[in-house]
Amino acid sequence: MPRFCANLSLLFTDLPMVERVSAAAAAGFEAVEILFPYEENAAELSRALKASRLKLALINAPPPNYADPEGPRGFAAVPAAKDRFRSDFRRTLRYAETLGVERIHLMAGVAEGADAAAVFADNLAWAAATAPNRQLTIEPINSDDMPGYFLDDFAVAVAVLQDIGAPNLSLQFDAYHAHRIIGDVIGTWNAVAPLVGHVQVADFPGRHEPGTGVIDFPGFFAAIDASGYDGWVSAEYHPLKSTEAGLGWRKI
Ligand SMILES: O=C(O)C(=O)[C@@H](O)CO
Ligand SMILES: [Mg+2]
Repeated sequence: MPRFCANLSLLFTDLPMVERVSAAAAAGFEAVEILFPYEENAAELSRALKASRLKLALINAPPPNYADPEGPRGFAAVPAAKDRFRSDFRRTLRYAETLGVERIHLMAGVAEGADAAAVFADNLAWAAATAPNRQLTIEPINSDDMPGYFLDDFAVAVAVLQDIGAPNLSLQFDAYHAHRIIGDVIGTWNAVAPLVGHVQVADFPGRHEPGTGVIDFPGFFAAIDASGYDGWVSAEYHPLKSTEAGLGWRKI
């Protein structure tokens, strides 16, 4: 079975963020991800992670959160926001240092066209060269959930990763988005697995726990194991009831 990680932005949300860390450890997770830790006290969070012996597998580069549905969805592909992307990335690196983050997800933002594609490639190459010791990811996100998001296509993600060819830049494979963008999660996984650095899971419809919808998770987990991928598979879903009541999927 893959190694599972808890997304603390979506799980254990009845607790303050720092307490979600020990709740994840008590539930048997060895790693967590936090989409946007920027409103937390980094030193306090770091102490909680150490006390629970949990790894922080992933954070997103700013913007701080998506609570505002009209708010930005990152800037990596936004031509008018090149300076913003780069200053945000430097800020992320400071958080990553304090928190011991394994991977940083670079959000593309809402953009389209040839200019956006060129700026995206340029910003990714710059980020990979600026932080050669940090692992970075990009994630195709379906445009029903995030209208106008630039990176809503696996082929575009694969092409830019292959063009840049940086060893510290990889694909973030979210099974929920793969289902919504392409439909065939296992086939898509088999096509891109060597490029993947981080995995996230949620079922469709509802974006709840694996096993609550139509995605073949036993088959997907078997495909992950067969591919030799040994990174984290993160629970990035909205629990149907309580977080604890819905964790049985880890044994399916
Ligand atoms: O939306 C997703 O899926 C993610 O993984 C996030 O990083 C975007 O907020
Ligand atoms: Mg995701």
